[in-house]
Amino acid sequence: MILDLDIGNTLSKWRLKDRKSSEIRARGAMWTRDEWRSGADIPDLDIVDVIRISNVARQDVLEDTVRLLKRRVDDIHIAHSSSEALGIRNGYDMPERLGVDRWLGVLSGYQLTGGCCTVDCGSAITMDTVLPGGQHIGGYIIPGLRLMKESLKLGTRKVVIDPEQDALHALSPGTNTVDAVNHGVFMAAISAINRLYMEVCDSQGMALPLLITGGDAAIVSRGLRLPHAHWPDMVYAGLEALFPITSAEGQGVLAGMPEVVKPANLTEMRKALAFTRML
Ligand SMILES: Nc1ncnc2c1ncn2[C@@H]1O[C@H](COP(=O)(O)OP(=O)(O)O)[C@@H](O)[C@H]1O
Ligand SMILES: CC(C)(COP(=O)(O)O)[C@@H](O)C(=O)NCCC(=O)O
Ligand SMILES: [K+]
Repeated sequence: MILDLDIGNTLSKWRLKDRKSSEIRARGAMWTRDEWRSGADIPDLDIVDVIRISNVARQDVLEDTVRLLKRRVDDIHIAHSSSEALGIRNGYDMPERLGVDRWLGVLSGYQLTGGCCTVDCGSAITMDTVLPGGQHIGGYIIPGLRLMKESLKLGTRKVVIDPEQDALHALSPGTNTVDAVNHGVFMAAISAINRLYMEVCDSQGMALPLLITGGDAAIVSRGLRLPHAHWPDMVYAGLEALFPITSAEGQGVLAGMPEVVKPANLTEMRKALAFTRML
């Protein structure tokens, strides 16, 4: 069994993948700050023979995790951002500084689309762009939904934006503190993604497919009016592309690949931008 680990600033996500059938056998998550202890939502290491890791938490979190895993499993692959991989050139001035979750998203996004914008809605919301031909041009980082709410210190931290709520309702003016904060933060995230995406398409002169992932992707997806595809396993897919193990992975078939969604029309996007720039 393959253990894939995606250690984010908030949550450490894991999944077990069958080497032979390529099926995902189990999934779980724990708070990144928490210690691994039996009884918690951790994988059964006795059935694991190879591990792939993406980490954006502190270096000592990774070191502790690897030390623990090494007791049971020898074969551990840790992903790093590099100046070039799989035909993609990293656009950062210092390529190794690009968050590896962003890099992995770019690698898998490019495999799927041949050029796209990737958005990861986690602790931070990040957007990256890779052009047809493989040039990554850099991206944007803004606070995620949770961080935006926490920064207000209005005691709404634990009140989640209801994922079942009608997205249009979640954009309406709030008539109490919780709704005012939740709807405001939601609107801020959606508007920023819309704007950044359209600006990038405008400046590059092409409508790029838009892919979205991360813990808050489902709710953000419901509010985004732009055509896009939701790919929950996008970071894991980057691990598959970088360290292929199963025969399917070797052939470029990545877990949970969504249908590519045709992007919005560039002329229409330019009209929308022209309108907002007039204001
Ligand atoms: N079951 C859950 N537990 C905790 N957070 C969740 C859960 N489902 C969605 N979320 C949201 O997802 C965010 C974490 O997303 P994630 O992509 O895992 O972040 P990171 O990679 O930064 O750790 C949380 O801040 C929260 O808003
Ligand atoms: C921007 C991030 C904090 C996002 O992490 P996440 O929200 O997924 O936990 C992470 O990709 C990171 O630490 N990046 C390093 C800085 C950079 O990418 O420029
Ligand atoms: K993120």
